[in-house]
Amino acid sequence: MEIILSINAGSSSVKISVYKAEPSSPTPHQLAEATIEGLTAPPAKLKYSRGDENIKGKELEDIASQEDAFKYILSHLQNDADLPELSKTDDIHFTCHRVVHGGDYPHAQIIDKETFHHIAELSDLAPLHNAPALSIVRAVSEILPNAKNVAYFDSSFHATIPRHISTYPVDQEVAERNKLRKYGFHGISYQFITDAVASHLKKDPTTLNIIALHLGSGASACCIKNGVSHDTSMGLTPLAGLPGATRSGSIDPSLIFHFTHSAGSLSHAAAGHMDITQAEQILNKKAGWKALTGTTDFADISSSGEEMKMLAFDIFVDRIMNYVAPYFAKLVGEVDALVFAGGIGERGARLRKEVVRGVECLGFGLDAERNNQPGDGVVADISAGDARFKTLICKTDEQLQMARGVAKG
Ligand SMILES: Nc1ncnc2c1ncn2[C@@H]1O[C@H](COP(=O)(O)OP(=O)(O)O)[C@@H](O)[C@H]1O
Ligand SMILES: CC(=O)OP(=O)(O)O
Ligand SMILES: [Mg+2]
Repeated sequence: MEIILSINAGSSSVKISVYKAEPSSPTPHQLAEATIEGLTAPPAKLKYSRGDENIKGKELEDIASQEDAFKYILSHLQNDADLPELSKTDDIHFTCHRVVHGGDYPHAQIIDKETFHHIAELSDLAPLHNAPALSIVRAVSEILPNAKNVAYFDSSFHATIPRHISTYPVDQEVAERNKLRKYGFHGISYQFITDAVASHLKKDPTTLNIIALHLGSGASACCIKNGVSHDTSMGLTPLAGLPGATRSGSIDPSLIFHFTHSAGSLSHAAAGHMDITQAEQILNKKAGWKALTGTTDFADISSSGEEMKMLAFDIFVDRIMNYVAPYFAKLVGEVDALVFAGGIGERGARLRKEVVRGVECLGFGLDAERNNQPGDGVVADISAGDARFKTLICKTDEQLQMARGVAKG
């Protein structure tokens, strides 16, 4: 029996699931799950579940970073008397880490000195993610020296994007030297969604065509053709495409030079070897829902009558629609489903309603009741009975996707 700790450091949260894996079974068995969310909307809150035991929304003080959140959760898990599997640090055999930017890595990697260094070099291409994930890897090596660290990359799933889609029309000598291309992210989630939706629809994943929307603190869309990524809205960095909690999403690139004259100078927040410019600092950390409304809580934004919150909601619906119809066309209308996932995709009934209303002319439609109460399954069908194409919700699980990878060996 092996114990796997699967760690998902998002831009606003850290989610950790603990699994037991038996050599006889490829499916890891979940023992407990802990999430600290709201890192961008303090106070951070703890959610914990183990069997019937549940903690929901316990407010925490002094948890400001992903590293703080990791240390808090690990100590919570190790102090849980009903989780004897974790009482000794040597009991944890594998830790999986979600690393957002993996450059050209097409598969997961054991984290040794070289991989660590390579991931660190990519930090300025994922300024909200890679450094926090590495701070957790470092903490694991100190606290759990016997655990094997494995990195799963959000970018790997998109290695199949054709060249004419991933290439930016700029000088190719410079682009090749600096590895400037569309990478795409949320790939661990998109792999989970692909497998879960194929299984729900009883289809071979290699024949599955879906338009998937991972809408969380960071949000993206993915055109999945024959089970692999064909296009996605994020790019060289997770800034491109849809707006997010603190990110602008795609804007006219010239905007930033009119926004501040010191766009190219280093940001005061640049730390260590991360060279973040003011432009990157503003567009990644001081934009999005936070800049428009003062909050990153999309549940609040969705239900508020305040003008700026209503505007933020309408902007999100509009920008999501900018991807659904083009991806529908790229799939030549042969679409198995439109799939909502991520914190907002899974819980935001009103957002789903407005997005689907916006693409009704393509043949999508919702069943209002099922949209409001989709039930407990991993995949829920919320389509109207007479809709030509299906609309689904998928409770994506990046931690499980990584743990399955470890269990498969
Ligand atoms: N009931 C809800 N309706 C709409 N959005 C919600 C709801 N509950 C949570 N959210 C939003 O989900 C987002 C977090 O999604 P998640 O995928 O967990 O984020 P992360 O990017 O940190 O992994 C936050 O913006 C949060 O406000
Ligand atoms: C890639 C990305 O934006 O991830 P998250 O939504 O978890 O911040
Ligand atoms: Mg996430």
